[in-house]
Amino acid sequence: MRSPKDFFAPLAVGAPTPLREVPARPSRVIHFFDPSNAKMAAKVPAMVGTVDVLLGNLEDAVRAARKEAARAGLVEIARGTDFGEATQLWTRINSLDSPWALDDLTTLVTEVGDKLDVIMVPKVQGPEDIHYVDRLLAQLEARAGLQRPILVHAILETARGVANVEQIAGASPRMQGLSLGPADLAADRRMKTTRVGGGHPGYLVRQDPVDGDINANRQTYQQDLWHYTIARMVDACAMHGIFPYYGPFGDIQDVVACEDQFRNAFLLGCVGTWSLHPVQVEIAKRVFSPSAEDVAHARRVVAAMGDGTAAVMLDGKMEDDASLKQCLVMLELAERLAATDPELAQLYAAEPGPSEGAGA
Ligand SMILES: CC(=O)SCCNC(=O)CCNC(=O)[C@H](O)C(C)(C)COP(=O)(O)OP(=O)(O)OC[C@H]1O[C@@H](n2cnc3c(N)ncnc32)[C@H](O)[C@@H]1OP(=O)(O)O
Ligand SMILES: CC(=O)C(=O)O
Ligand SMILES: [Mg+2]
Repeated sequence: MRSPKDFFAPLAVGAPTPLREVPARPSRVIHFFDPSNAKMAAKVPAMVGTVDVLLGNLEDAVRAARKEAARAGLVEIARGTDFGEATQLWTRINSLDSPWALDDLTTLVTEVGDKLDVIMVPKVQGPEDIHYVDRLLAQLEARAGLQRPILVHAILETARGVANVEQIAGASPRMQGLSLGPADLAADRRMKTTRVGGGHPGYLVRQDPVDGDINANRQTYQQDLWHYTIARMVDACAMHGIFPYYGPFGDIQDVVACEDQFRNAFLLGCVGTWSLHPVQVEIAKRVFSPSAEDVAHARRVVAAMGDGTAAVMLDGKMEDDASLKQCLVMLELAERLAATDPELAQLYAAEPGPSEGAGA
């Protein structure tokens, strides 16, 4: 086991020094594209500035015969695109046990490592997977002469990964965040679903019988299949100062349920999600940005709380140190997003109206 004193030491001579704090850059929407798909790749330059993260996907959803083409396509896009300040470039490499992962890492870091912010590693089982990537990245960064470390994001998509989530989150100073991988996770757990994320009409609770009649019309309430895993992931991330994300919502046409799933994740503490199709981009950005009402309410609580101690009444509700802290989380996020999103800056700059804040 590494001594805690060595945790922030570079893992290869000449590699950049690991960061002490993960940069809190906006990442409400991680937009997936297949760099081997000419039509999708052609759309990437125009998406710069419209999404927080553009992610060149090399893993699942890219045909085995197109893996090399996807890797080469990503190198070309990275070299030829100016991503500016508002959009990051990430990639999802192939899984560590695949024939492609080593070449994915070697090629991308040595050829376009200066353009890559985060490498997403799928099917992470435990901290040992992160340790492997950590050392290899340090060696490759040193070879490429990189000045800043590339961060690592793990997908939680195996039962063992979920069982080890706290150790994964804390395995390296490179750890940027975790995403839920509901499709592979469902298969690995042998869940009896056939979907990519979202709910299931069979997973429900039913109202008790009225007057003992079990056949009477009884209300049912669909439950969230992913609540347990997302909550564990959020706690592990908060504990280690990294960021939690929802993941894919595969029913592209059902934008309503997609928004619900994203909002559940936002309310539970996630900072963003994935978009698989352009139609999901606006939903993700909207859901993972605090509303004007939430911001106005948070400002009223801050103003009412004075030095931040004691209890006050606002609109019939008790506010104290703990509700103030929640409001500060909301305001910090709003400020951070407004710094790179002019529309949000304008929205949040507006004075709160007379009714705002009452029900936020
Ligand atoms: C479980 C997991 O691992 S999830 C992560 C892996 N999966 C992915 O990354 C999937 C990424 N998305 C996709 O492959 C596609 O969006 C699909 C297959 C879901 C749907 O594709 P299509 O049937 O072509 O969608 P549709 O016809 O609505 O596309 C409309 C336009 O948007 C483009 N488009 C679709 N998805 C994307 C995308 N992710 N990025 C950029 N453009 C896209 C299409 O090329 C098409 O362009 P055109 O108007 O010039 O013809
Ligand atoms: C996200 C992902 O890879 C999955 O759901 O399997
Ligand atoms: Mg997967």
